[in-house]
Amino acid sequence: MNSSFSVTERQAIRRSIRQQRNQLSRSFRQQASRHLLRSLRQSPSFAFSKRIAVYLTNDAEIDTAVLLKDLQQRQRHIFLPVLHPLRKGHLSFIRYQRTTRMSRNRFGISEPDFRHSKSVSARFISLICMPLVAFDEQGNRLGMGGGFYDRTLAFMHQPGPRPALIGLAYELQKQPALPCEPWDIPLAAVATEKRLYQIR
Ligand SMILES: Nc1nc2c(c(=O)[nH]1)N(C=O)[C@@H](CNc1ccc(C(=O)N[C@@H](CCC(=O)O)C(=O)O)cc1)CN2
Ligand SMILES: Nc1ncnc2c1ncn2[C@@H]1O[C@H](COP(=O)(O)OP(=O)(O)OP(=O)(O)O)[C@@H](O)[C@H]1O
Repeated sequence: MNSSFSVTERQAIRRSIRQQRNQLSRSFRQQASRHLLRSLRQSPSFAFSKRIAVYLTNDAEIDTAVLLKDLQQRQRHIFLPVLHPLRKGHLSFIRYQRTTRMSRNRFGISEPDFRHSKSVSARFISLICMPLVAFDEQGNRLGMGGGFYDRTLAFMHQPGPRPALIGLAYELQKQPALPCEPWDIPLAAVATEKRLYQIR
């Protein structure tokens, strides 16, 4: 495998999709946020999970606001990713409630304050809704390029309890096929404003 070509290829896809995503209108985004929830409801893991990790929208990612409100109403336990202050390149997850103290991480994304809340390993979450830049119908995922989710979820290669992974995205983020790396953790499903792609 020619890995330097692969890195260039990944970056070109990231740039192109992030640009397209940034051009979506406000009304399209708002409607997509509602339709995303409709697609997620098709997933059995969404229906049955009590502990669910979601992200707060950044860089024109599909908006999770409607989803978050729905989860709050249904009394699910919501967790958000937090950049781990000691384990470089890893995420931890912190319960998100009305009273949770928030601060901005180095990317400007609002996250629960690590010093004031108890963090939880990804192993103990039943469903992780993952941000992404590109996906394909085989469940391959391309993120922002930090490798945060891949490092954090590396334990998924081993036996034991595992969270279900569902990617959240706009339909325009779908690619015919993505280059796949050994460390990539495949998604079980992807929910878009148009439909649910159930992969495994
Ligand atoms: N909403 C959301 N939260 C998330 C993620 C995500 O992808 N989306 N992450 C998923 O891993 C983690 C943060 N990872 C990120 C990685 C890169 C950039 C970013 O904006 N990079 C800039 C350049 C780097 C810089 O500013 O230092 C860029 O590419 O333009 C943002 C978040 C945790 N929280
Ligand atoms: N399990 C891992 N162990 C060590 N390094 C890893 C692991 N997973 C990914 N990386 C490193 O992280 C870097 C970025 O990976 P990649 O391009 O797949 O990120 P991404 O999936 O786009 O980002 P993210 O998961 O943050 O959304 C790679 O150069 C890779 O070396």
